[in-house]
Amino acid sequence: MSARILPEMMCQHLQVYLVLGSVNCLAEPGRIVQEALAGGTTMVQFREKGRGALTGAPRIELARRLQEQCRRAGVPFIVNDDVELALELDADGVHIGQDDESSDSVRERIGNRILGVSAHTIEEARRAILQGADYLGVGPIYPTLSKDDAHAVQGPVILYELRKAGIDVPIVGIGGITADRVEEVIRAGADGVAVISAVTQAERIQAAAEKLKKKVVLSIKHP
Ligand SMILES: Nc1nc(C(F)(F)F)ncc1COP(=O)(O)OP(=O)(O)O
Ligand SMILES: [Mg+2]
Repeated sequence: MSARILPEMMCQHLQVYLVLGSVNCLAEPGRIVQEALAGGTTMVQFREKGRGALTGAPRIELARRLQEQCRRAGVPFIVNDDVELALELDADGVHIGQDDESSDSVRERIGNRILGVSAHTIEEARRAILQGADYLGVGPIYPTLSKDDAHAVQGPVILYELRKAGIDVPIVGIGGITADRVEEVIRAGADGVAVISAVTQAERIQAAAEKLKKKVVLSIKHP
């Protein structure tokens, strides 16, 4: 029975967190993950939803393939929303939002696997932590095209407010984050950046991941 992940370890995994599904990809998802991993991506979330998303066996098959690529690279593989799928794959963790299953019942079901929870306010953050979240996904920090039911854009200030309120658990910013915006997001208080389009829509995927990683590491070193 493994123990819960340590916060310092969680923060490292959050540095360049690729969130993707086939819907977000111009190229084959496996190739995108391969190149993103080669570029230093530190965690991958399988988020297969929205118009045209795979379902049934093809969806599970894609998840297995991406999970195997992550396993070979020593990078955690997280499943979005679908706790059943996460358990079936024995994934490294799940990410749930405020409208998904409650975090305390998910924590119950997944044991000590990684539990990520979306939070938009100090209240939601505090509740998620009390219910066993290992990290918080906060955003959308900037306008995003990747989530059609996204909450209002919050700007980096939400990260600053969470830290000022004493929320000191691992936090990753998400929503419209590009390489040029990394420094601002980290300086506001995030431990890393979660991206979809900045990697999946890039001309050169490995280079895009490398640039994000470099900016995150530099911003952490020079707060
Ligand atoms: N999927 C996510 N991943 C993160 C991450 F932590 F990776 F930054 N943060 C936030 C979300 C959004 O989660 P949710 O609010 O349930 O919406 P959806 O299920 O449509 O993604
Ligand atoms: Mg969700």
